[in-house]
Amino acid sequence: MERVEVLIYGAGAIGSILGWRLAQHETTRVSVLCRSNHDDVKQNGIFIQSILWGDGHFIPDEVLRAGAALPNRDFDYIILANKIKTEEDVAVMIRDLKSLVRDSTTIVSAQNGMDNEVPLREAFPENTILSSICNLVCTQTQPGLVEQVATIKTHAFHLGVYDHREVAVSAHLLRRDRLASMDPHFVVIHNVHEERWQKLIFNSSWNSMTALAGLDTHELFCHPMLVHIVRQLAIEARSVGVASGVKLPVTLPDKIIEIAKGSGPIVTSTLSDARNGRMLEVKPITGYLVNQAARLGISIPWMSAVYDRLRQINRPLADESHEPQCAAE
Ligand SMILES: NC(=O)C1=CN([C@@H]2O[C@H](COP(=O)(O)OP(=O)(O)OC[C@H]3O[C@@H](n4cnc5c(N)ncnc54)[C@H](OP(=O)(O)O)[C@@H]3O)[C@@H](O)[C@H]2O)C=CC1
Ligand SMILES: CC(C)(CO)C(=O)C(=O)O
Repeated sequence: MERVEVLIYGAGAIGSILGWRLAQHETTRVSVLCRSNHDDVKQNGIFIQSILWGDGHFIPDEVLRAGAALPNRDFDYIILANKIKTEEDVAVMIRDLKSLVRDSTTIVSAQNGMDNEVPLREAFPENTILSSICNLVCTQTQPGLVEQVATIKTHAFHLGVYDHREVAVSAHLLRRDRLASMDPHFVVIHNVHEERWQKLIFNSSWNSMTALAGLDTHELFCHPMLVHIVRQLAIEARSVGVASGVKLPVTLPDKIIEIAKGSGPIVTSTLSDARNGRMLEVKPITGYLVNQAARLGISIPWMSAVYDRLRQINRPLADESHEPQCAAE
């Protein structure tokens, strides 16, 4: 059987789970590109505790170090599981990809938010780009240890083709299907844009409020006023989506509240960053919505206030790292 070479770009919570699952497949060989957890992962691999799949130990084929010279290897799939927090994050990622991507490489964005694929498409006009909507709750609790405690949908990873270039439509679909077939909790989707919007509504409301309040979803339910704000944020986010031409049910704001109620307590990835004093992932989530609303002339006061507050939190952290925050536009 033909070997499938995979590189995980950013082996944090999501990257580790994806890498581990793909490595179970007989045809795949999975390497990881790590930043702060490089030494731990290189030495011990990645330990996983998962409510969905059970416990496991993932030993990557190769553990690459961010910032070091990249190997001259052909990867069939490069899966992006890094967070985009600053302009520099995009620039570094594209620079790295330029030396890693071949004509036959499929690039997969497993990141939350909207339009993460835009700079990828600009840099790689002909490559297959897949979008993965990730529906699981996981955290890297210490370097090289990842816990997955819940899911918010039946399938953990939804995989779709980002855009259909005129050439090689069937090649895009084959590459998507090959990846999706590697685990029973992966599934193919056909409406990437709509699903991205639905997830954006969830993340822009729940991730923001949990991070600002410093509370997980269940702790937030003890504060009806804060849940009211979550709902208001979701209503505003949906209004931007609808005005952008996306079909989003009017029941969606209530649904995201119900999903959080029905799940165990969710420490969102943004709350996890806030608790650890790390910069927050703002630009692709609330940043996208505020800018899109401005382009459409829609008022979203709650979201704009939350966006400002999240950026204020990021400001000193960006100064520390000497990295410019993502600009508003
Ligand atoms: N966690 C979750 O439950 C979910 C997360 N998501 C989304 O998935 C994406 C990843 O989130 P998550 O896994 O939680 O985040 P993590 O912070 O756990 O993982 C991101 C990893 O990427 C690494 N990284 C960042 N930049 C680089 C780089 N240039 N080169 C190599 N590695 C890099 C980080 O290193 P360092 O430690 O040095 O920063 C970190 O290890 C986000 O977009 C998030 O919104 C989606 C659904 C659920
Ligand atoms: C769905 C959710 C809330 C799961 O953790 C998420 O996407 C995140 O934390 O970023």
